Formats: sequence, C-alpha cells, structure tokens
Amino acid sequence: MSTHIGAQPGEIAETVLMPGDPLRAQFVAENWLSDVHQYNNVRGMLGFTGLWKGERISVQGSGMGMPSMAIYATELMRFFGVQRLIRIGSCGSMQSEIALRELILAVSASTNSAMNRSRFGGMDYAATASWNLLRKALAVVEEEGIPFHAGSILSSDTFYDDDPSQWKVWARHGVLAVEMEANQLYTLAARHGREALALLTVSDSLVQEKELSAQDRQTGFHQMVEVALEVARRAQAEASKTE
Ligand SMILES: O=P(O)(O)O[C@H]1O[C@H](CO)[C@@H](O)[C@H]1O
Ligand SMILES: O=c1cc[nH]c(=O)[nH]1
Repeated sequence: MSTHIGAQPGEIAETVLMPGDPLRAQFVAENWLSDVHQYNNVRGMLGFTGLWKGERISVQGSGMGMPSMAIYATELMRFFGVQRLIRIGSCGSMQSEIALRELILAVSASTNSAMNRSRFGGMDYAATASWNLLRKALAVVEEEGIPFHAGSILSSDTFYDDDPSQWKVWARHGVLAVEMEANQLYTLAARHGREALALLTVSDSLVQEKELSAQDRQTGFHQMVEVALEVARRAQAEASKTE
C-alpha cells in the first residue's frame, strides 16, 4: 500500500516527470498533456497522468529536499511499477558562465546529505544519471539547438546556509549548480534497477546574486518541460517496442 500517493494500480504511467513544486506539476499537466486525470492530492502533492504525443506520461510533485523526494520516488517505483523518473527542477548556478533560465543536464549529483552515508555505512557513492535518459536528452537538445550545460551538480540538504560562501568549494571542483533532490533520485533509481535523470533550469545565480520570481519558477520553464517530455516519449516508445 502506498502511504503518500493515493492512486489505484495502473493510474500512473511508466514514465514520470517530477518537479519539486506540485503546482508546477499541475501547470505541466494543464498545458502539455491531453486526457488528463489527477490521481493524487494526498498532502497537496499533486499527481497527474495524461497523453503526450500518444504516450502515457505522469507528472508528480516530489516536494523539496531529499527525504521528500525519497518518499515519492520509492512509492512510485515500489507500488506503481514506475520505470523512468525525470526530475524537472530549478537550481542555483555556481559558475559565472551559467546564466538565469539556462538548462542543465545533471550527469551526476554530489551531496552534503547524510542519507547515503547511512545507506553505505560511511562510504561514498557516486550518484549518476541513467545513461539511456541522458543520451536521449543530449540528442533532443542538440536536434532542437537548445543551449545547455552538462555536468555534475550538488544536491544540498539546505537552501539557506550559515556560511554564505560554503558553495564555493563545490564550484572550485567544477560543480555547475545546486538543487536539493537529484542525489537521492539517482541513488534510489539505481537501487530499484530503474532509470532517472534530472533536468534543471537555473532560477538563481549564486555568483551574480540574481534570481527569478516565484511565479517564474512555477510556470517559466517551458523549454525544460518540452525536453523532458520528449525524452520521456522516446524512452517509453523504445521500451514498448522491446517488450
Ligand atoms: O524547483 P524545485 O524542483 O522544487 O527545485 C529546487 O527548488 C527548491 C528550493 O527552492 C528545491 O526543491 C530545489 O531542489
Ligand atoms: O536548491 C536550490 C534551488 C535553487 N536555487 C538554489 O540556490 N538552491
């Protein structure tokens, strides 16, 4: 039984887009999917299933932070058979050449969280995107001529840090941006033998100290949503051919 997702078996597609913000999930469902059905409203963490170019796709809010993402990702995989999870999130740029609104493909996700330290008995795990989803995303952005950055990101437990320059150690090691969920999404997908990818739009710059509005974060990420839907469509179509 699923504690936090009130769906019936079969109501959730095999591929799920996951924004942190449940209202971004609603925005995606209302603006891109057809024949939409809302399957979840438990705790207001909205989830929808609909059609995108003939493929059945779901979009489910994850909430903010790795414990919340871990709950939703686990339930989607364990109770609803979800095979592919594509995060569509916002992030803060740590590099001067990465500007507001630009797209990042998160190849790997370091973390300051203790969740994997606990899972791996103090050892470090390299949380990595699914190669299959990553190469599909790369193909989509190259075909569409969409500017992008690909590389490592940081999944942080904190949005507000006591030390305002703490992020710089990650920046010096080539980390592109900070967000709060991908590390656990990648870890749990690997644990369940499923595929995961995080696509991120830069909502603020730690370097330039600039940020988008809350409204922009909810509704302003069209390019990322369209890349994610196309990756989802291609991955799902490919999987159903081989079944
Ligand atoms: O815009 P979302 O997907 O929520 O992602 C980012 O925004 C939230 C912080 O404002 C965190 O969840 C972070 O990962
Ligand atoms: O987690 C996040 C998301 C956006 N911007 C940040 O600085 N951190």
